Formats: sequence, structure tokens, C-alpha cells
Amino acid sequence: MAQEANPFESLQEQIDDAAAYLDVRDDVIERLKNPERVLETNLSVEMDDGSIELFRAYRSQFNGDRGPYKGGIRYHPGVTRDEVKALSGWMVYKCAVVDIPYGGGKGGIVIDPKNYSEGELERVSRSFAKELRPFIGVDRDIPAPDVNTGQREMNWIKDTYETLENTTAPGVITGKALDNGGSEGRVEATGRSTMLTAREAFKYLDRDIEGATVAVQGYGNAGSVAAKLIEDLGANIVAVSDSSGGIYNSDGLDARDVKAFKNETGSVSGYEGTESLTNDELLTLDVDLLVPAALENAIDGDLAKDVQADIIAEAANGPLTPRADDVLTERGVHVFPDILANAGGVTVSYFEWVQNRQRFYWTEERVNDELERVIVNAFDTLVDAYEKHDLPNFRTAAYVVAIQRVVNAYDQSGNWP
Ligand SMILES: NC(=O)C1=CN([C@@H]2O[C@H](COP(=O)(O)OP(=O)(O)OC[C@H]3O[C@@H](n4cnc5c(N)ncnc54)[C@H](OP(=O)(O)O)[C@@H]3O)[C@@H](O)[C@H]2O)C=CC1
Ligand SMILES: O=C(O)CCC(=O)C(=O)O
Repeated sequence: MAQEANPFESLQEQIDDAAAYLDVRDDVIERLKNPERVLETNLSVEMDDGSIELFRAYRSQFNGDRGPYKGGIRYHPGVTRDEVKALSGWMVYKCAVVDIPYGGGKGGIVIDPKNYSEGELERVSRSFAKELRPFIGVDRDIPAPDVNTGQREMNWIKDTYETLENTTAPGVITGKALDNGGSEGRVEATGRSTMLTAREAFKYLDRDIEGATVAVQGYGNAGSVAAKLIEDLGANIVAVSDSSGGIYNSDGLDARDVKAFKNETGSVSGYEGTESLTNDELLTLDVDLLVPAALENAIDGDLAKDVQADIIAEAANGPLTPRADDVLTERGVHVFPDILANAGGVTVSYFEWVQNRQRFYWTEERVNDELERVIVNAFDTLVDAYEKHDLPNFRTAAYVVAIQRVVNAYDQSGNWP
């Protein structure tokens, strides 16, 4: 198992690494390493048996220089204040690297949703929405889905907000169901950007993605969509995993069929014709492409020594510790960072918000075309920075581009002598 690294310290180290290549004052960099504010609250919620349970919840608003705070809400027992701060910071630089007009925010509730009924989860979500109401808004802070949340939770939060505000405000949250103001293509958007990043990476490195072998850690929204779309490019998905462990077949798996099996049984384990393997075994398989799509810190410095993949496209936020980055850079493994490779989610959230504001809805084809344009542009900009400044890796290149954009917005607003 990978060692725990504090994700907030990882974020700060990533910013420092990039700042070394930028002509920006230290005091401004310090500001870019810390959240503007963090809401911490305890939700008291009635359970089905009549008892009251307390749930710790957070919303971090990291930086709003480029626009309203934007980022998902996670339901997970491992949520901490520092994790939410890190995730909100990664949102700032993600929105900047794909150049959409948002700052960064993130929220989380300390809960394992597998242990609660739908009614209990609805009351937890509505209670959080009540706490969030003074802090969020169409032009202030716009939540979205993350781990263990999706359309259902977004619909509940929107409904609570609109009821309390006595208005209609679909743009207060994104990732909603289509009939509730959602956008075509949002469910698949995160995995789609991972596929586009992998496709561009193979092209850039002069390698063929057709026939390439691929392992995917995490088989939820991001991982399962990335797997099926990468499979559609002709690659061979040989291993996937979830919290129950992994499955492997050297001849390849059928990504869509594995998802159907997981939907039916609750996990990928036991899928016919596969060998089982641990998550660490999956992460160190000899494959061409590795897609970590679960949680932070999946690969630490020790495990990185055993990684055999040539290319990594990060669908998860923060799956590599800074020590893992050092080892993989040294070993010549090409890592395409989270703030590019999973930026499709927030990009299509932006499209959803634009559609909500205009009350004019796009076709799925238009959404996917616009998303492809944004991700390919961002990829090209990142690679240009990597080559021009002779940077050590693509993560540093992404932060160099993103930090400069945030600094420009701050500077142009006259905030800095
Ligand atoms: N949803 C989105 O739009 C976006 C998500 N992301 C990031 O993508 C990552 C995954 O999020 P998402 O797909 O939405 O979340 P989901 O809840 O849909 O899926 C998470 C997946 O990770 C698996 N998982 C959890 N813990 C482990 C573990 N220790 N080892 C292996 N697998 C594990 C879960 O397993 P199980 O099914 O067994 O619980 C599940 O399959 C996160 O880092 C998230 O922040 C980034 C951008 C946008
Ligand atoms: O869609 C969004 O606004 C944010 C998604 C998210 O939380 C992320 O990119 O990590």
C-alpha cells in the first residue's frame, strides 16, 4: 500500500516546483498556495430509525481571481479538511490550464454512502445544501459531482437551494440530470478528457495507441468511461479495479461489459475469465498506459520504482505523491497530469452553466466537439511550455501555464503594486 502523503502539502509542493520557473514574487506565490476560506460544519441529520447523526462537512473556496469558485462535492469516509483544501486548489489550476473562467472550490462530507439508505442520503445532501446556501450561487460558487456523488445529489442540492431562495437557478450547480437542467455529455466528460489526453500523448510521443495495453485503477464515473473510450481507440484494456481489488486478462477485457457486471454485482471482482490482482499489482503491471482513476496517493515514491507503464494519464485528482513524481520523472515515465487529463468534467460543467444561463441547450455532438477543442488546445499549450522552458515533466509545465494565468488575472485587477 502507498504511504499517506498530505494532499494539501502535495499541492503546495507542485506550486513551488513550477514557481521556480516563473518570474513571480514569493509573496504572490504564497497567496496562490493557500485557500481564501474554508467552511467547516457539522450536519445533524435524522436517520431512518429516528436517531440523529452528525456528519462533518467542508467547502473550501481556494481562489476566485479568474471567476466564481468551481468544483465538486465528495462523499467519502476519508474526507479531511486538508484533502478538501488540496482538491479546491487543484480546481484553480485545472480551470486555468484549460482556460475556462472559473476559480477553484471543493466540498466534501465525511460519510461512507454505502452504509446509508437513499432517504438518509437525501436528508444529508439537503442539510449540506442549507449550510452551503449563503456561500454558493450562480456567480459565486458552483458545486458539481465528485467521488460518490452524481446527478441525484446535484438535483437534491439544486432543489433545496432554489426552494430556500424562492427562485429558479439551475446554474447554481452542475452535473444535474438532463431533465433538471443538466448537459448532454457531462456524465462522460471526465473520462472523455482522459481519453483525449491519452490519444494526444501517444501521438506526441510517436506511439500507436491502437493495440496498446492499458490498466485502469478505479471503475466509477471517471475510470469506466475512460476505459471504454480508450478501448474505442483500439487499445486493449487488460486490467481494471475498484475498492474490492482488480481483475486481469492479458487478451483484454470488454470495458462496457465489465461496467454492466459491476452495476449488477457491485464490484468488478469475479468477472468471468479473469485473474484477480491487488490494486498495487495493477499499478505496477507491464502496460503501455496506466490510468489511475480512484483517489489521491495511489502511487508513492516506493511503488513508483516498480511502475512499468511508459505513459500515465491521471483521471483521478492527485493519484501520485510528489516523491512518486520525482521517481517517475527520473525514470523517464511520461505523466500527463490530473489538471489536464480529468479537466473534461469541469469543462462540460462550464458548458452546462453557460446553457443554464442562456436557457438554450446544445446537442451532445456540439458538447463533445467543444470539449475536444478545449482539451487539445490545452494539451498543445502545455507541450509548448514543456519544450520552450525545458521543464522536467508535464505536471510542472501545466502549473507554469496555469499559475501564470492566475497571476495575470490578479495583476490586471490592480491587486498588486
Ligand atoms: N466525477 C467527476 O466528474 C470527476 C472526478 N474526478 C476524479 O476522479 C476520481 C474518481 O472519481 P469518480 O470516478 O467521479 O468517483 P466514483 O465514485 O464514480 O468512482 C470511484 C471509483 O474508485 C474506486 N475506489 C475507491 N477507493 C479505491 C481504492 N482504494 N482502490 C481502488 N479503487 C478505489 C471506487 O470503487 P467502488 O466502486 O468499489 O467504491 C470506484 O470504482 C477522483 O479522484 C475524482 O476527484 C476528477 C474530475 C471530475
Ligand atoms: O465539474 C466540476 O465543476 C468539477 C469536477 C471536479 O470536482 C473535478 O474536476 O475534480
